Amino acid sequence: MAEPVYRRVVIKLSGEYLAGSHFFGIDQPTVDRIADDLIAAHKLGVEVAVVIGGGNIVRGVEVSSRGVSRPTGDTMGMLATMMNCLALEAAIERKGAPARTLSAFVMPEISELFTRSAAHKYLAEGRIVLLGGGTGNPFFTTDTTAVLRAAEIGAQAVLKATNVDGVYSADPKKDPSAKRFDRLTHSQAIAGDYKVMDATAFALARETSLPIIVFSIAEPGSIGAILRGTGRGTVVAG
Ligand SMILES: Nc1ncnc2c1ncn2[C@@H]1O[C@H](COP(=O)(O)OP(=O)(O)OP(=O)(O)O)[C@@H](O)[C@H]1O
Ligand SMILES: O=c1ccn([C@@H]2O[C@H](COP(=O)(O)O)[C@@H](O)[C@H]2O)c(=O)[nH]1
Repeated sequence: MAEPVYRRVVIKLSGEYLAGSHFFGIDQPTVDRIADDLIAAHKLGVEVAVVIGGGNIVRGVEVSSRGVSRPTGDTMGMLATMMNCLALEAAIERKGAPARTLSAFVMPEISELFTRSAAHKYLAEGRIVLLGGGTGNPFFTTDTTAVLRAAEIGAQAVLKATNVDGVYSADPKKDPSAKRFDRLTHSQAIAGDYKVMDATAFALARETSLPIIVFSIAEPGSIGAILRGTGRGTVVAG
């Protein structure tokens, strides 16, 4: 079996995907399956930190269109990511692998605060580290959080595990003629305004020279395949 290409990564998991076939919420069989994939990826000898989206529960921009202020809606979205972290942490630990959630917010009864030193410590102990609460600031996304945390903890790549198998010339769910890219530079991703990730995330990745790999989480084992360099996805780098 091929050796992993990276030693430390941040995996950005789609929140929306956690809802499984439902429109909303946390689908336990889906969480369990993703926990299996993360544990298998970790067993390759890769240090794994995970940032989870909140799209299965709350997106700030959607809440704010119904009368809540945008910062409040975004705070609700960030708290949604904490719920996803706790669900995934429980699933990973139930399967016998050690995990630890760190939060961008002070919430001592629930989780330790994210600091670089805490993240380094738990990764070095061999835990899968779940990073909840986004950046802790409104007007950002968990894609940007993933790149930020990757830069902070010295990860070598951001793996965006989502519901499409790469970056396309247009949203493939809306335009069946959209073409998939194998590779893009950060600048091309920003110029193309491809909505699979926000421009802030791509810009920070360019600034910090971090590769981003966009791939589909639907196939069991896809995280491991990307880590071994054999998976299908779009590499956004250099
Ligand atoms: N050019 C594009 N290439 C690929 N996917 C695109 C593109 N434009 C829009 N998309 C859409 O982007 C979605 C993935 O990005 P999005 O940020 O919504 O997902 P996520 O990170 O999985 O969500 P969450 O916020 O729940 O974590 C896909 O469902 C796809 O339909
Ligand atoms: O740094 C952050 C990260 C996230 N948010 C809010 O959370 C939701 C859910 O995150 P997704 O990336 O969309 O899955 C997002 O819509 C924001 O409202 C934030 O404010 N700051």
